[in-house]
Amino acid sequence: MADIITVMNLGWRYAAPGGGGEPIQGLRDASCYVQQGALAGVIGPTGSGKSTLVKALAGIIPHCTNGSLNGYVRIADMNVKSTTVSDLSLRVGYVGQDPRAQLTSPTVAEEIAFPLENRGVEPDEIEARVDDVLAMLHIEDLRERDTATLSTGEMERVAIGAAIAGEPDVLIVDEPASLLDEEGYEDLVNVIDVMRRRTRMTAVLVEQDTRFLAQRADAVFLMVNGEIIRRTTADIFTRERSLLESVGVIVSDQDATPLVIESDEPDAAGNPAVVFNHVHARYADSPPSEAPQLDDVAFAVQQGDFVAITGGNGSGKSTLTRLINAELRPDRGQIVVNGVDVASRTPVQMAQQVAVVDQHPADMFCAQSVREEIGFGPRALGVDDDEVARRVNEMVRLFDLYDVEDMPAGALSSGEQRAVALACALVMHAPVLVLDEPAAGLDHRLKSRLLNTVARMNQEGTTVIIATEDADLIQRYCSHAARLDQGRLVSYGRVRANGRRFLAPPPVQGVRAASNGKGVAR
Ligand SMILES: Nc1ncnc2c1ncn2[C@@H]1O[C@H](COP(=O)(O)OP(=O)(O)OP(=O)(O)O)[C@@H](O)[C@H]1O
Ligand SMILES: Nc1ncnc2c1ncn2[C@@H]1O[C@H](COP(=O)(O)OP(=O)(O)OP(=O)(O)O)[C@@H](O)[C@H]1O
Repeated sequence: MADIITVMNLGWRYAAPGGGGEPIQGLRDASCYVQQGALAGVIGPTGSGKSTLVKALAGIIPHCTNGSLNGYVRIADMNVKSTTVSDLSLRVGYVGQDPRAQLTSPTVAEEIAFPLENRGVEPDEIEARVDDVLAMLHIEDLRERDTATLSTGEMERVAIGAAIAGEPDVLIVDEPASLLDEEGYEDLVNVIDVMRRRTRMTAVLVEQDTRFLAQRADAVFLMVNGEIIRRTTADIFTRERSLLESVGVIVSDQDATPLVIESDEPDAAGNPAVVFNHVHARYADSPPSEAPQLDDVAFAVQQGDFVAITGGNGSGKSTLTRLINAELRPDRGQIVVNGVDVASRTPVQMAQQVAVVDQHPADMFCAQSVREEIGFGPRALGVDDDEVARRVNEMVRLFDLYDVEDMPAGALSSGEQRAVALACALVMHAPVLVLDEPAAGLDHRLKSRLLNTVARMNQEGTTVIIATEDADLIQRYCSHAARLDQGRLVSYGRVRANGRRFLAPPPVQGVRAASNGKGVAR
């Protein structure tokens, strides 16, 4: 079968951020081929060049990014460098790691119709194809929604819908598993199967979670440090497991054990850190005819608990986390943090009590370098310079940010940006830590470092609330879980540990020892 993608001796250097300093190597001498109709996977640790490679396939590199290119990429008969982005977009459907950046139309239906209009498809056929795409991705109910007001997973589904609507020759999706819930991922897999049968579409997926690629990929490219170090098949997941683990790629061949949440009697004598008291929330632009985004949510997180907020895409997880630091106000009910009614506080006032990392870390960056970014919060709270420097050093070591500590955080890979955002929260030493999908897009090594550190802080007394759909993570680390479904709390209680135990690292010298006594460490 003919190759549809040819990458030949491709090198890419990002222009130095801000115009000064050395350019940053994104790719070195990368070569690979993908046959028409194949499913190819790109894997590798955080910052290894995966996104850079697929951006070069979609033409974002070199057309929309500053830097210098060697070698070439061909898609079918087109040389990417000499083809315009708009011509490429007719043949290549691309979904990057931040779907928000891609959605430009006012409504979901218009977003999906746009590539069809570009191809000059007749209006009646556009209607039918939009309906088909919405049905394949099970997002018919989002049809008339404003694209800017969707949850992150909903945005990802719409971006995938827009990418496939025009029946591209090649579909590229960068880390879908980090944003889609299980059903959403199944829908994506199904769409890829249908399109491969219908039009012999080729699919390229960048993934940290390799479960699907291990079962189905025809070609696998392993990247390390900007190079493709293996061009192989799904055999790599059995034959070269130790190599993959040594570079930080998760090799998981079993499905996660289903999460069991045991119903708990409310602890009347407990010492609550965060109380959700019959909370209702509705976004200002949500029509009154629709159900509220949070509907009578009531539970209490005790001090020292490690709580997961779980549920599918759009169930209200991020909305709930945004209430804790007053970023969002409930329209009814009350949130109490360490005895203080959040209604009486601003987000800035809440910063001493609660450190929050949301799903879009890049939004919060404002400093010139990673070091300044991490030190910004403690400095604003009046922590002295020596202590700020000590804490920043600890975070740089923890997340292995030595190579990028002097770069602006905005110029890092998505996983590196997430690591910086998490460092900015951990460095605050707040009594309550709230993390929205913290491990999404981190490689195996960074994910376990992060979670082991958070578990250690939890043993030292920090209350942790983490929005995630990762059942394995919840069973390993969390003491309790709250499950949301369409804005309603459907269960809250202890997590059954399924016999797995988290091995806690020894407490850091001079820091208060474990005090919650709840057996959170599993
Ligand atoms: N600004 C907004 N205006 C109107 N509706 C919104 C807004 N933001 C979110 N929603 C809706 O609120 C609901 C809950 O969204 P939320 O982001 O809390 O879900 P989530 O569980 O975090 O989802 P995901 O897993 O996709 O991140 C969704 O139906 C979403 O479409
Ligand atoms: N816009 C940019 N400007 C400068 N350097 C960049 C830019 N984007 C990425 N880089 C650098 O290029 C390297 C590769 O980044 P890339 O985003 O391709 O990695 P990745 O493997 O996709 O990582 P992740 O899993 O974290 O998404 C990283 O070291 C990163 O810091």
